[in-house]
Amino acid sequence: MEQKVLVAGLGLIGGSLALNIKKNTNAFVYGYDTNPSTLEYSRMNGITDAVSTDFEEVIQKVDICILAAPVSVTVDLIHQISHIAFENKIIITDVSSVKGPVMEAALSITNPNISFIGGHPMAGSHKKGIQASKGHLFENAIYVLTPTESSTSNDINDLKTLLFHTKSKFLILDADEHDEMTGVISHFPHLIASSLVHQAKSWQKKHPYIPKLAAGGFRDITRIASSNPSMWKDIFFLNKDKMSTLLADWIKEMTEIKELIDSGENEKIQKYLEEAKDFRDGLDSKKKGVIPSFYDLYVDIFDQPGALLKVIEILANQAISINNIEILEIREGITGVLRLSFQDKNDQVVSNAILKRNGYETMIEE
Ligand SMILES: NC(=O)C1=CN([C@@H]2O[C@H](COP(=O)(O)OP(=O)(O)OC[C@H]3O[C@@H](n4cnc5c(N)ncnc54)[C@H](O)[C@@H]3O)[C@@H](O)[C@H]2O)C=CC1
Ligand SMILES: O=C(O)C(=O)Cc1ccc(O)cc1
Repeated sequence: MEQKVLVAGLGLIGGSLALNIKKNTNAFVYGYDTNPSTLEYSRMNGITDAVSTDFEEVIQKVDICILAAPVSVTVDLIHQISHIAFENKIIITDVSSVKGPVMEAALSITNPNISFIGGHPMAGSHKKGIQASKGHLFENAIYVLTPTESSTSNDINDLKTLLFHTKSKFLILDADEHDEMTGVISHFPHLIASSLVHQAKSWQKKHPYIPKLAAGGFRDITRIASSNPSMWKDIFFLNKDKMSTLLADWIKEMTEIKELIDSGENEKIQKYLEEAKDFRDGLDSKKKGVIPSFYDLYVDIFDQPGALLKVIEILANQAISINNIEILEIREGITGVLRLSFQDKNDQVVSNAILKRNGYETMIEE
């Protein structure tokens, strides 16, 4: 019998998962959302097979439910679920960026027919809403799973099978380690990015030319400040303890750095920068960690019509497929830098040679 799946909350993440599941499996995908225009969009664009405005009714029809609403709403939905008398077995998972409050809410579930497995696909974008959803959003991303006592290894396998075509890499973590780690590498950096933007905004009063000066570095480090403010507010407060600890650490470290700068401690600052560079460079090492990395090639291009297309064409003619292209910096009439990512070392090396032969300045990051 065909599996039935419900995605509750059809925004960027829910829409992307629904698209992926509908395209790659034979599951029947229901969508639920409180926003009627989102449901209409889903219906019109075939993102789901059917939509519903009645959560309690539709959840009782399915085998697997993915909660993909804002984190605080997901916590409320879990409390609502804990009062439903499911007669058939159901696997429930979520996609929330914070796991502590979600897993705590899941403790209120006592019905033995419910198997709860926390989830967090660690990829996204600064955009929100169903219009921004993409079936391939989670390719190569880490997908954290947080099983509970209610989830058997068969349940975990069933969930992994459903999500197999996202091409993400599953990683089992408990809620506390997840929230501490994502606090460090996602939530806290978001706060810092926003604070840097505030600082620039405030200095703009004195130097109105500041926005024009904001070059690659500032844009790189503040990119995430353009994300959905209500989602991030939710994340900060639901991961409040970890955020508070990280803030205290940061303030202490910045106070020490201020002292080093004020007293002209050149060597110590050099060491601080070198240690940061070493760790940052190591993040992209091909051998390290569970996060899969691509083989990157940097190519200088001129800001001329068709410059990007020309590079792609040269590689396409040699049947080399590019996994990702990013324009790192381009200003009117000036050279820009493209980052091309390949899936394997051979494509990286061959592309480097071909582009060099065609007169391009290139650089491989080792
Ligand atoms: N945006 C990102 O980059 C990532 C977000 N997440 C997590 O995914 C979840 C959803 O985030 P996005 O998709 O980015 O947000 P979004 O704003 O694009 O989508 C949220 C959806 O939930 C719906 N919604 C709101 N209240 C609801 C309710 N009571 N019942 C049903 N639906 C409701 C909204 O109408 C909207 O369609 C959040 O928990 C977030 O922490 C996880 C990974 C990445
Ligand atoms: O755009 C980025 O760099 C992100 O960090 C996306 C993202 C946002 C929230 C998450 O919980 C996971 C990933």
